[in-house]
Amino acid sequence: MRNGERHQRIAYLGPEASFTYLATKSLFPNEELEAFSTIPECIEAVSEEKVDLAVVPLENTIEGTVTLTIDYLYHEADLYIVGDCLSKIQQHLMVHKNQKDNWQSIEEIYSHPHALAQCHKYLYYRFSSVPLQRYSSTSAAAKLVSENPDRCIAAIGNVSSAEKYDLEIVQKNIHDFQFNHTRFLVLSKSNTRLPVDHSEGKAKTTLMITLPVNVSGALHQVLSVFAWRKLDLSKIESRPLKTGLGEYFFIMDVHADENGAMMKGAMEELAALGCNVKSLGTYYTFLTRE
Ligand SMILES: O=C(O)C(=O)C[C@]1(C(=O)O)C=C[C@@H](O)C=C1
Repeated sequence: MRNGERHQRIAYLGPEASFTYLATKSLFPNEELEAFSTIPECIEAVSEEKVDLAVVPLENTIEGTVTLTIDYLYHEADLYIVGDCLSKIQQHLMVHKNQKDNWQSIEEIYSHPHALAQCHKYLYYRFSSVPLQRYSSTSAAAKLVSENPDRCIAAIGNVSSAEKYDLEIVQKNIHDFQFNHTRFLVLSKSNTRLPVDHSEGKAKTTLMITLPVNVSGALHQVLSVFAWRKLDLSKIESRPLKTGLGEYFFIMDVHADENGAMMKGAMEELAALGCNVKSLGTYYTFLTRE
């Protein structure tokens, strides 16, 4: 994908070999990928137009939402979703090659909090007394292990991280449930659509909705706006507005194009009901290599 003649710059949670890197590389094999250390930094980079797009994790089948991503999109950034994709996630335990015979006595285990949580049962039963260290990404954890050959520490991450940082995988597939997938979003400052050549055919629109205060049945009314129009919702989740207990916003994925007649009608009706609605745009799901 090109923007005029230059390659597009795409921010991702690095360093290289993180799950986000693999998703980004598979979506944008020929573009310029730029590593950032945190999800907010990726979001800021696209907001400040230091990059053209950012790829960030949104939700995982075992551990649920990456709350930092949703909250940042609602509270801090003004961005659009221009695509999403689903990647298979397989977590492995890895150590420095110098430590491969000592791994049963690991002293600390490092990984991204979502990766640690995806392996919660394994870690609880196998390494209950070993401290778990939350790290900025799975690949950053692998890099740390590679830089400490004399410490008996482990990282949890993917095969690419083990290869890139020359580590030994000592336990494969330690995630607690076999079906482990993460959904990633492609974010942009403008509401343009990515070319749809490798996408699933169905358009999806993400909405962030705040309900009018103290109106009983408000959520029911909102849902009925979509229901009678036969607009299919594939996600609804509430997150704290951070203004007081009991105050939330809702994030909804609707399987429809925001420019379609039914969606336009739905948006008007939501406004008439006193809801505050922000559309993050209409986009397609990209098919990636697993
Ligand atoms: O640490 C990584 O490798 C990431 O890309 C982050 C992340 C996440 O935030 O969920 C991405 C996918 C996996 O679910 C685990 C970690």
